[in-house]
Amino acid sequence: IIWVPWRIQQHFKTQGIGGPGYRPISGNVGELQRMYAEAQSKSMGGLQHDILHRVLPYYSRWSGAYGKTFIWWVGTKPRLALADPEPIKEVFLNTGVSYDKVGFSPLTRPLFGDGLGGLNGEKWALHRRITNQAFNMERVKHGEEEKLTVQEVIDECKTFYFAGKETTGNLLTWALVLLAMHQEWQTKAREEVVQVYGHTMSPSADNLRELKIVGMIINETLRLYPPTQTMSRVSTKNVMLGRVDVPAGTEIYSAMIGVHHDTQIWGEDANEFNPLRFKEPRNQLGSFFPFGLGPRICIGQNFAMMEAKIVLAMIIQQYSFVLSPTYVHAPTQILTLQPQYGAHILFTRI
Ligand code: HEM
Repeated sequence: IIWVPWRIQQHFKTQGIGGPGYRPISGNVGELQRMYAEAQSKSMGGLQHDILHRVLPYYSRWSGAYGKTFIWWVGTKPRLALADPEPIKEVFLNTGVSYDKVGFSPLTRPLFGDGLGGLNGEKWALHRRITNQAFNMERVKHGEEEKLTVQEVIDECKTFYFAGKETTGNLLTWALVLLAMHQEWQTKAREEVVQVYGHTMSPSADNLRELKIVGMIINETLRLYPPTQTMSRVSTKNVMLGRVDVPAGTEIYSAMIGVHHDTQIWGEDANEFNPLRFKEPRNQLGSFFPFGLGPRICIGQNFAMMEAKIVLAMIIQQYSFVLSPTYVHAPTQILTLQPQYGAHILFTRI
């Protein structure tokens, strides 16, 4: 409770990595909870997209005070925050045995079951091989000698339901809010949808590639309002991460939303909604990763993008919409990124 955390803290300090300082037993959890409560008590006060200080107030404050790489404490467990693309790639692209996924908490386990997202090692590899096939129609016909038990199938269903529904639902919610705020992009997107499907044909999986503007809008929504804001791993042994010596058992934490809003990566207008950023393909590994990266990248990524494009195209084709005067801009993290007081949007049938 005292000696080990102090020693670990010193270990990082000698390498130039500071942080808010360990407090016995609870670590920094008390400060963190106070900052959340304070952030949630006020709305954004406008329609701006500079939301980091409200969504992850502790991360915003501590990264401002100690730099992008810092350490803080959840109880007696150290957490190392990373926000530079290089170390992020090193951790999340790692295919060896140096980093494990952090398992579900007692609060989230009932939602996800013992599904893919919380497994590690051989059990994860087996589940990933089998469930992958559900997302690849060609392979559904083959991959018979490997099977999951009924309980394992139930757990994966829970995972797919929760990991798939909350995330995609919130992505669509924010895309609609953003298009209601930025009417010029709503008009551009509608022109494109009508050009591809006409006024009456229902958008389907066919021709989705032609929805370039809709795709850019979805990417820009995922950048500014990523449904998942953070990802973590735990080091299973002492590892060198770049020049940092990381002891076994350190939780490595990447505030994806911080990286997505970083002006050093995205430019001075990082907090502006500008889908044109995604017009040309760019190398964004480690700087844009709403679906994660590496071997544990989201298994439902293609499915989610297809679903989001079709649903958004259907809505844009049939309705024009504006923000209701009752809408209060207050993004908040309740597992996924949600509008704290709902997304009040007024729709008019075209
Ligand atoms: C916009 C929609 C979605 C977003 C933003 C999203 C985001 C993510 C992210 C960031 C991860 C990586 C977590 C990590 O490495 O720690 C992940 C993993 C995962 N996602 Fe998604 N997801 C979405 C939709 C879906 C859908 C539709 C499904 C299934 C139907 C799904 C199932 C999963 C599963 C099972 C994992 C764990 C994969 C593994 O550990 O091997 N997700 N997702």
